[in-house]
Amino acid sequence: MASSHTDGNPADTAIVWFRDDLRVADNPALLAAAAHGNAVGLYVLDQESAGIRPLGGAARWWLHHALEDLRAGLAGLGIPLILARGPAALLVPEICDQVGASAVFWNRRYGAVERVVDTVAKQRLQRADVQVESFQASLLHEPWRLATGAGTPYRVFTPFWKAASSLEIRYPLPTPAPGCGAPGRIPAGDALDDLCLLPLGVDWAAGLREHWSPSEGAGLSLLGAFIQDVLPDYATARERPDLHGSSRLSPYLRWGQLSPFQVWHALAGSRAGHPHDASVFASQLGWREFCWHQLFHNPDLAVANLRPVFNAYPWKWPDASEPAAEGPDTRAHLAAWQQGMTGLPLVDAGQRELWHTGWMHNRVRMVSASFLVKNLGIHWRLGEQWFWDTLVDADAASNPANWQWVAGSGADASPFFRIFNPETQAKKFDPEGRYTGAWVPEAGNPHYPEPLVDLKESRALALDSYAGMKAATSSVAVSSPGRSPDSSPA
Ligand SMILES: Cc1cc2nc3c(=O)[nH]c(=O)nc-3n(C[C@H](O)[C@H](O)[C@H](O)COP(=O)(O)OP(=O)(O)OC[C@H]3O[C@@H](n4cnc5c(N)ncnc54)[C@H](O)[C@@H]3O)c2cc1C
Repeated sequence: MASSHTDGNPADTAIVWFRDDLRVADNPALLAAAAHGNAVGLYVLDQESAGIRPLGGAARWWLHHALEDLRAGLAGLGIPLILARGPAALLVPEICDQVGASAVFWNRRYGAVERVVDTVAKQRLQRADVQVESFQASLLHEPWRLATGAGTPYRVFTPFWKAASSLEIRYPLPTPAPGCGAPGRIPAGDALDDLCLLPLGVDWAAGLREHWSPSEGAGLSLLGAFIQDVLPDYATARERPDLHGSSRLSPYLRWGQLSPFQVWHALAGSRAGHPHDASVFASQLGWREFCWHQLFHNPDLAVANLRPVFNAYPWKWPDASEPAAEGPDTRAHLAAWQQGMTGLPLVDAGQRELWHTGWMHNRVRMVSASFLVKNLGIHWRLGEQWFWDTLVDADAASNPANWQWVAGSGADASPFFRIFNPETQAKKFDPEGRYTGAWVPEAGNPHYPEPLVDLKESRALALDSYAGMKAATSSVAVSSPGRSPDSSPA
């Protein structure tokens, strides 16, 4: 990267290192950089540090547009944005040196690998006498601040949320005043297109473009429209995929184009008019927090059962080592589920909605996930990976935590015997068939596939497997307690 220092006093220059906080409003790291002197924005696409989970395709698409929008938002304040690719713990100190900045500010992350990256970057910067400060910006409560009476992390949502929601929540912070950016030239960095975030070859993103506007302004408008038009009926309408009954704010929260503080306080203003709806909605923000607290305390949430007893559940996993008799079915079943061709209209509608728009309604996520892990008996990690690749809101905490919740292996999980029946769920939550009709218009005609499995038989099989797992682990527990690594393939 060519280096040329700012024309202003480099000693006053501060870098704000953006990560999952791609916004100019309510951004404490950005405010600190602006207060320090000449602010310079930096985003590093780090897919190389050891252990980093590469972003999925839909997430990359969102990120491209979010960075474009962030660059415009910062330009309005006079702040340049440098883009770079590579291991962040190396690049951030290097770029800081090239800019001649005396301070680097960022908002905290909570995944274990990301925390290691941040710690190493911090040590390197501090060794070079650079001031480093981090802030709380993407969670309402720091995970280490909440613990049960016994001092352990919460594993049950209700007491967690009772404790969390009784604490004070700060107000959103202002956007810095324009004119706080570094006045001179800065290292050119990579062009946005060099990050190669958009689809190469086949353009599969048309549906995403049609459905989303991945900008901070669009997130704020959606929040306003939600509070005004959707919140009054949220508690009941949120369950209906055929209605626009939920906020659809998840990708904006995922990418930090909206902060939970902004959402919380926007909600607070309307609590008096709709106290029940507002409190049900607030508790969904609570689930988001709960998932992140789980990830903080269980860094391998995406790969290991939180309840080790489930290591003995005979999940199917289609790989080369699988016996041929089982392999092709599992592979074919997984592909049919991914493509929305299971023969169960509600599941197929959800999977097609996901593929087309990068989002799926929460009720349908639960039904579709339950069908994969309980009726088809396929490991929840395969579903989690598919969602990771296809969701615009794919979130390192909420995705695995919810998959584990559905599978029964997670914190405060749905009881295993709660196996959603996609047909009765469709009757209840899509009573006129509008949602399934929109996504699966051919359901009921001869070209639509028969269900992959019989719902009753596969349910009974899952319950047998569960009983077998319990029996096996209770006898093993006597002789060998505490086995915890997940036995499924990596
Ligand atoms: C198998 C499965 C996988 C999921 N994967 C993700 C994911 O990768 N990213 C993600 O943001 N959500 C995930 N969810 C949770 C939930 O489905 C979405 O947050 C929700 O559908 C987003 O729509 P909304 O913004 O309209 O939600 P609303 O009902 O309007 O809720 C408001 C906000 O609360 C949060 N929220 C709501 N429900 C949950 C929940 N169960 N867990 C965590 N946060 C929640 C979201 O940030 C959401 O935007 C998953 C759920 C399931 C069952």
